[in-house]
Amino acid sequence: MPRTLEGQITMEKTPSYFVTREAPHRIFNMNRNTKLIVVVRDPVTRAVSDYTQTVSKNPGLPSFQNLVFKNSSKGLIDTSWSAVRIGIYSKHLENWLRYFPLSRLLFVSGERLVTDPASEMERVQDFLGLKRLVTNKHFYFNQTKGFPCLKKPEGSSRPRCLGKSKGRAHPHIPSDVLYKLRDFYRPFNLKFYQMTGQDFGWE
Ligand SMILES: Nc1ncnc2c1ncn2[C@@H]1O[C@H](COP(=O)(O)OS(=O)(=O)O)[C@@H](OP(=O)(O)O)[C@H]1O
Repeated sequence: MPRTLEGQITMEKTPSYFVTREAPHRIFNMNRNTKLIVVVRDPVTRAVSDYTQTVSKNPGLPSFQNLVFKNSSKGLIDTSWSAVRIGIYSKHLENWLRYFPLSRLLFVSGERLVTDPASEMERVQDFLGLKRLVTNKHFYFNQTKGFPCLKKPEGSSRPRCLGKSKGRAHPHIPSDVLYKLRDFYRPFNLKFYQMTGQDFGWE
């Protein structure tokens, strides 16, 4: 981690921190005043997105419905599959709250980051104690990409969208499989809403 000078903030992003058991303890030991930002989206969509990413690198992978069940006739979800496990946010959060107070964590809605990126960025800037410099002016909806992209209103640089691996089409998953997965996550989601004091509307 580089040294942070007066007036600077050092930021680091690793998606797996939130779900890594040792991470809270290690980060706490490094700097207990660290501010933590977690982007969360509907765990069902997240699991499908995760699978889409894996299958793009490994086209021979079994189907989503083959991987998601431990016992498909009983509808038992396989919680040892990382695409499922990562979305049990309340369990991961418990681990962080052993070291950090809730006030040190900001939960960004992955859904709102797409539908209203400027408001989520407003929350991020407030949380970090920064001036609200990134606003609505910095985003536009790109029809081709189907997602918001960045523009610099004050500069001449070209607008920038995220790369091809972000915002890919998801495969079709049978609706009964999605219902079972949704049922599985419901209690964990409700617990997560209680713990964070935020309703992410994933029902
Ligand atoms: N502006 C914009 N452009 C493109 N994509 C966007 C954007 N905002 C959020 N998203 C969503 O980000 C999802 C990919 O993020 P990841 O969490 O997989 O990224 S990372 O690999 O963990 O860094 C990606 O998931 P998929 O749709 O499954 O590809 C997007 O839904």
